[in-house]
Amino acid sequence: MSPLPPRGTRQPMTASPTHAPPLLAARGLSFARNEQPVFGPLHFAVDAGEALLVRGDNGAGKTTLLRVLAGLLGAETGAIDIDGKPAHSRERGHAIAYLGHLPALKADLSVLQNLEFLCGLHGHRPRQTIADALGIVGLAGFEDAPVRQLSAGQKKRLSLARLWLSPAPLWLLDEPYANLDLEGIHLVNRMISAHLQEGGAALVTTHGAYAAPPVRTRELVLGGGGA
Ligand SMILES: Nc1ncnc2c1ncn2[C@@H]1O[C@H](COP(=O)(O)OP(=O)(O)OP(=O)(O)O)[C@@H](O)[C@H]1O
Repeated sequence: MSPLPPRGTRQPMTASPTHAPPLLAARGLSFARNEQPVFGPLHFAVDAGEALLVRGDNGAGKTTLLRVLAGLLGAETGAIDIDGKPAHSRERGHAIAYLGHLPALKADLSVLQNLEFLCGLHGHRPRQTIADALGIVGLAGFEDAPVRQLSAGQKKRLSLARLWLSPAPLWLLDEPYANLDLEGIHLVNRMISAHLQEGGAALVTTHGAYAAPPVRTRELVLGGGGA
């Protein structure tokens, strides 16, 4: 696997590092389904250069929280700020790259076609090429393989290549270590570390059984919903 090269320089999200607002802030955020609370109200913030580990048992609401932050579900109450400004789902879409449980890939397209399609849709980080990203995640040589022929771990690696190419500063990573071998777990941690060093931030859900990124982290623990 290739070493992680520096990516395109990120524009600072804030004017002053000493008084910078958090990259992401949630104020009184809650979600309910059929009037049954799933989580919240939650108050938390994530600074540029920081990771927030979202821990909780099965069913505690970790995925739901990330989907609300990504704008895929509507919050029951509360507000979300990006870089100190209220951000509705449209604005959040530009700032957020979401890595979900299921790979957001087109099974009948090749590895290369998937990345070209996603870069066309969301843009990509300056000076990063698809070839670089495939090398980093260990998929060089798989360019023409249809995604349906990839293993679960290879699909996860392809999703990581897409994440690496994304220009979004805020990564929402739902169980990013799932389906990966030990080397893949280290890859995720190195990607998160590099992203944070460049001024990005990451929310990472985990049951706690996996390795956590070796970076400045805070924790948000969600109450149990029961397995
Ligand atoms: N589409 C859905 N329709 C109805 N209920 C749902 C739906 N998705 C999740 N839930 C419920 O919402 C609650 C929170 O689920 P969520 O997937 O956010 O938990 P989680 O903490 O990510 O769990 P896990 O660790 O098992 O992935 C659970 O009680 C779950 O049953």
